[in-house]
Amino acid sequence: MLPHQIDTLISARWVVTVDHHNNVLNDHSVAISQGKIVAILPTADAQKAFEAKEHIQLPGHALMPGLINLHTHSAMNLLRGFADDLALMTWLNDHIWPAEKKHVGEQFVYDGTLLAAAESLKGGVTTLNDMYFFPAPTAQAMIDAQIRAAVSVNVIEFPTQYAVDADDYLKKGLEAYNKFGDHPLLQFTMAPHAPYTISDNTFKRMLSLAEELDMQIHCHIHETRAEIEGSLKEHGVRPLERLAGLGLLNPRLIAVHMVHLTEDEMAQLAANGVHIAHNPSSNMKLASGICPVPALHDFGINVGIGTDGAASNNRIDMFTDMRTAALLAKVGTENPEVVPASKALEMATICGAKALGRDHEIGSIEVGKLADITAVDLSDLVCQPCFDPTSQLVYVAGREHVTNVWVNGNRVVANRELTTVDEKELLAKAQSWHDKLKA
Ligand SMILES: CSC[C@H]1O[C@@H](n2cnc3c(O)ncnc32)[C@H](O)[C@@H]1O
Ligand SMILES: [Zn+2]
Repeated sequence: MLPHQIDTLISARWVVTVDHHNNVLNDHSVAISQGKIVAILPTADAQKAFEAKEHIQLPGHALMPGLINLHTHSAMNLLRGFADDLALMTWLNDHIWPAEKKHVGEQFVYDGTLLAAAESLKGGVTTLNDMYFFPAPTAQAMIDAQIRAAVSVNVIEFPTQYAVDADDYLKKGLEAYNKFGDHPLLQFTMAPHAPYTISDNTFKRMLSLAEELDMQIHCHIHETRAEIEGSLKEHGVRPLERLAGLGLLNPRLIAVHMVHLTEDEMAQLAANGVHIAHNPSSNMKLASGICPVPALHDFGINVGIGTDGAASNNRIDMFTDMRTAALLAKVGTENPEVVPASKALEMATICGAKALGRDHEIGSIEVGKLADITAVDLSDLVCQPCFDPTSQLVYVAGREHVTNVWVNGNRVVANRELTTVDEKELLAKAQSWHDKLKA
């Protein structure tokens, strides 16, 4: 039989599939055609079966599904290190919101998002779930970098340089959705900022728009104790109870942070199929508290991992947050058995895909899925000896070990170099924003 023509064949020492059985395959190859994974088979057979336009041989590497960053504010890469070592509301009220008011416009968002996309791709991330102002330049930057992204139709109910009120935010968000919604790398979410910045009426409107347009809802919830105390004072109930009353608790909701939760609230989240985006580094840096991930898992709740923005983390590094999620869960419960390496890797990949409603397409290396793949060099000295590649990916390797990345079958990182973004130009832009912000 003649060999099958395909676009790309990637041969690696291990393929860490993150499929339903968490299969780890030795000396296997992944065949890619028209952006999709068409076969996964032993390398010895692959070379006979396929004739590839490009055959990438990666001895000593593990292939893993591209990482999915389930919560970030990409353009805030330009505010990295702008205000450190503060509690959330002081950080937002006294530093971040005034700076955003002054500086955030279309060019800021395009440049900052491109910077975040470049950092993410080099770090093995293939999907970003973004929440920020100016979704049109956000979408354009994601497309230019060729990263997969969920872009936000966002609302925060105070005037900014982007919009004056909820009507204006929604009008502008929906314009961006109408312009970019069909792009194969993009999906859109409804993103009400948080219960303390969104009125009941706006929550209801955003829920009904999410249902009409079949979007997920992306919202910060229960991030700090102060948020809960504020809601009790203003509304007489905790934020989650208020959102439940408005009909928000359903499988569309990606609830970001969820640090402070009662057992009853966890049962309610589970019963309603709510997804959670856990942001361990941001929660630690802002001293918000510890999200009870092992308890959420016991309730059967789907938990993905996010970095949050570069102003509160300050690394958009999913390798660090995947490892931190595992370690924080262990120390928080004084139980080393919770969140083992395989679970942490699932959280950073397939669980994020599920939260975005995309687990049939992305989040694992399986035949029929889109080819979003990250190659990690485990032959490095610091990764020796390797008894278990999954353990090595979570506890040992870092983003510096990422050598090649594919999104939709396109090789966006080749031998550690970005193929879609000019790094020199990007560095110059970052420097020029730094100078403006400092002045
Ligand atoms: C509507 S655009 C997003 C808005 O959120 C702000 N933000 C960034 N990080 C956090 C966080 O951890 N909690 C709450 N809000 C956050 C960002 O600065 C934008 O104003
Ligand atoms: Zn956030």
